[in-house]
Amino acid sequence: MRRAGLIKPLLRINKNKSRVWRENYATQVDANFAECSLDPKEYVDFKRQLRQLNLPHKDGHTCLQLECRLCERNRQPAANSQKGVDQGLLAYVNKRTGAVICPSCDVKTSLANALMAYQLPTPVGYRRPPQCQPHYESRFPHLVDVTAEACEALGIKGLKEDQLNAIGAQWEPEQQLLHFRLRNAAHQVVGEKVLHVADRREETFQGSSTSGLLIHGGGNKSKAVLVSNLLDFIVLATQNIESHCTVCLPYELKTLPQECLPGLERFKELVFWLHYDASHSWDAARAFALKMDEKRCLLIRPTETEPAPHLALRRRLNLRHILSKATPVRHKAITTFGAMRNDILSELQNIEKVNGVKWKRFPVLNKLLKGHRRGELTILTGPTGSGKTTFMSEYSLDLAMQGVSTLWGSFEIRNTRLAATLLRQYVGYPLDDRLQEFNHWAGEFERLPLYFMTFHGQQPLKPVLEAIEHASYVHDVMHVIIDNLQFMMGVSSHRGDKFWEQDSIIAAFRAFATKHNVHVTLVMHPRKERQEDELTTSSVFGTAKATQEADNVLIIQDKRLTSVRGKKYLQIAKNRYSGDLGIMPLEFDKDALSYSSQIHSAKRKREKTPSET
Ligand SMILES: Nc1ncnc2c1ncn2[C@@H]1O[C@H](COP(=O)(O)OP(=O)(O)OP(=O)(O)O)[C@@H](O)[C@H]1O
Ligand code: FES
Repeated sequence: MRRAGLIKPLLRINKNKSRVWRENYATQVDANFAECSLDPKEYVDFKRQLRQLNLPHKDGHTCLQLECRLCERNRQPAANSQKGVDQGLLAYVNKRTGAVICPSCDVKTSLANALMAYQLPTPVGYRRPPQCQPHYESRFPHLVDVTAEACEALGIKGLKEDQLNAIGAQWEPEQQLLHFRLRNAAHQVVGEKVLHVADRREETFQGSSTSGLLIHGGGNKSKAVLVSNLLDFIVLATQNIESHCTVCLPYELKTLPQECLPGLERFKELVFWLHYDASHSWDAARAFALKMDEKRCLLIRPTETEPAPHLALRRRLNLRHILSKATPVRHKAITTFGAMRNDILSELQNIEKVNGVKWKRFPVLNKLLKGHRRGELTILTGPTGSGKTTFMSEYSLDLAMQGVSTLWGSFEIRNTRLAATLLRQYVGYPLDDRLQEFNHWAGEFERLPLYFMTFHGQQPLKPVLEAIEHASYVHDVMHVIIDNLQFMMGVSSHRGDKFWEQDSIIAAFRAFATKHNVHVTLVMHPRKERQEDELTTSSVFGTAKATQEADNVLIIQDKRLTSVRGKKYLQIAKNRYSGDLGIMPLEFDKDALSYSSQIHSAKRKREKTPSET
C-alpha cells in the first residue's frame, strides 16, 4: 500500500532566517514533489529495477548512489553505465526520505518519479527535466582577493592573506566581509557563506535544492573534520592537516538539510569539532551524527583543554593533538568509566549549556527545571479548560523564539486557532482591531522555527509517529507537542483495555524521545476527581506508567474553582533531571494570553510611564 506523503501533514510556516532558498535561479524541483518519507516497497522495487538494468549502484552511508538517468545527459546503454559513475554524474537517493537528488543538474524529485526515469522504455507521461547545470549568481559582485588589511582585521594570530586565498576566501571591501563559496556533491557552486569581520556574524545564502557545503582538502581524503562556523574553518583549513579535509556546516548547529548529505558520502570518518555557543545546540552533534550515520562519526568533546579550533589556537593548544583524541559518538553496549570520562568532564565544564535552553518568560521554570533539554518526556495535565493549551503554546513559543525548532500536533483545536494564539502571545495584544499591523507581525512570526501537523481529531499512533520521525530528520525538530494524548486513544486496531492502550502509546513516545533525541511534551487530561482535591502525579489519567515514564510532570492547579481567593498555578510534580519540585504562579493576562510574570511587569511598567510621544 502506498503511504501518503508524510510531509503533507506538516505545514511549514517558517523559513530559517539565514537560509535563502531558490532565490537566484529556478531550481528544478518536480512540481508534484511533496517531501515524502520513504515507502519501503517503492525502495525495494527501485533497487530491483536497478539490478534488472544492470546499473551499478552503491549503498552509501546515508544515500544510495547511482548513475543519474533523470535527464538525457547521462543516458548511455547499460554496458557503458560505469562511465557515468566515473564522470561523477551521480544521483543520490536519501535512504530515509526517498528524495532523489541530482547535484549535476540540480534536480530534486521523488522516488516514484525516478522509478519511471529508470524504466526502459520510458513510460509515457514521464517528463525529463531539461539538462542544465546549476548556476548560482553571487549577491556580492565586487569580490577581490583577500588583502593584508582584511587578514589583519580578522585578528587570527600568524594568519597570512595567502593562506586565506589558498582556501578559497575572497574579500568584499565595501561590506567588510570574507566570502566563501558553497558547493554541492558535484562540485557546483550552489551558494555562499560570509563572515562579517566587524561583529563575526555569519550569513548563508543558497539558491539550490541540493544545498552546498564548504570543503577544503583533496578529493582523495576519506576523513573529514566538521566545524560549525567560518572562524573554526579558517583556523583548521589553514593548518593543512594531511589526513583530514575540513568541512564547514552551512547553518552552524541550527539545521542540517538532507540535501547536504550527498556531499559527505565519500568520507568514511567524520570528526565533529563543534563550537557550542547557543545553549540549544549542546546536543546537536548527536542529532547530526544520527543523520550522517553514527557509525562513522567521532566527536571531540568540548573541554577546557579541547575547545573548538579557533579557541584552541588562541590558547596555543596543539590542534593535531586534540584531533587525535576524538572518540566515537556512540558508546559500545558495555563501556567503562574511562571511556565516559571525557564526556563527564565536558558536561561538568559546560553545565549551563547541558542544563538546556532557558525560558525568557518563565524564570521560575529555569530555577526548578534548569532548562529545556532534548531527549526528555514531559507530561502536562490540569482540569478541563484550565489553560493547558494556552500555557503550552506560550511555553513552546518562548523556546521557539530562541531557536528550538518545534512541531505542534494539535488534534483538539485547529491549527489556525492555535497559530492565532501563538501570534497573539508573540505580539502581546490582539490584532483584530489593528489589522494594519498584521503583515508586519506575521512577517516576523513566520521566521520562527514552528511546524504544525495537519492531523485533526482522533488519530492512530503510527502515522503520527511517522510524521514526527520525518520532521525530526528533515527539519531537525527538537521539541514535539501532542495536544492531547486522548485523541490517539480508541483508534488502534487493538481492542483491549484503555489503560493498556495508553501505556503503550506513552511507551512509544518515551522510546521515540530517547532514540531521536527529541523532547516530547504530552498534554493529558487528568482522571475525574473531586474538584476540591488537588491534582497529584497519580491524578494523571491512566496507570502509574505515564508518570513513571515521564521525566517531568507539570500540573496546572486551579484553586479558583474551589476557593474565592484561590489562584492558579503550575506545579512541578516530578523533575528527574534535578529533582527540584515547586510551584509557579500563573497570573493570566487576557490581552496577551500570557501567564508570564515578565510580560505582566513589562506591561505594568509601560502603563506607569506612558510614552513621551
Ligand atoms: N487563567 C485564566 N483566566 C481566564 N481565562 C483563561 C485562563 N487560562 C486560560 N483561559 C482561557 O480559557 C480557554 C480555555 O483554555 P485552554 O484551551 O488553554 O484550556 P485547556 O486546559 O487546554 O482545555 P481542555 O481541557 O479543553 O483541553 C481559552 O479561551 C483561554 O484563553
Ligand atoms: S544529470 Fe541528473 S538530471 Fe541531469
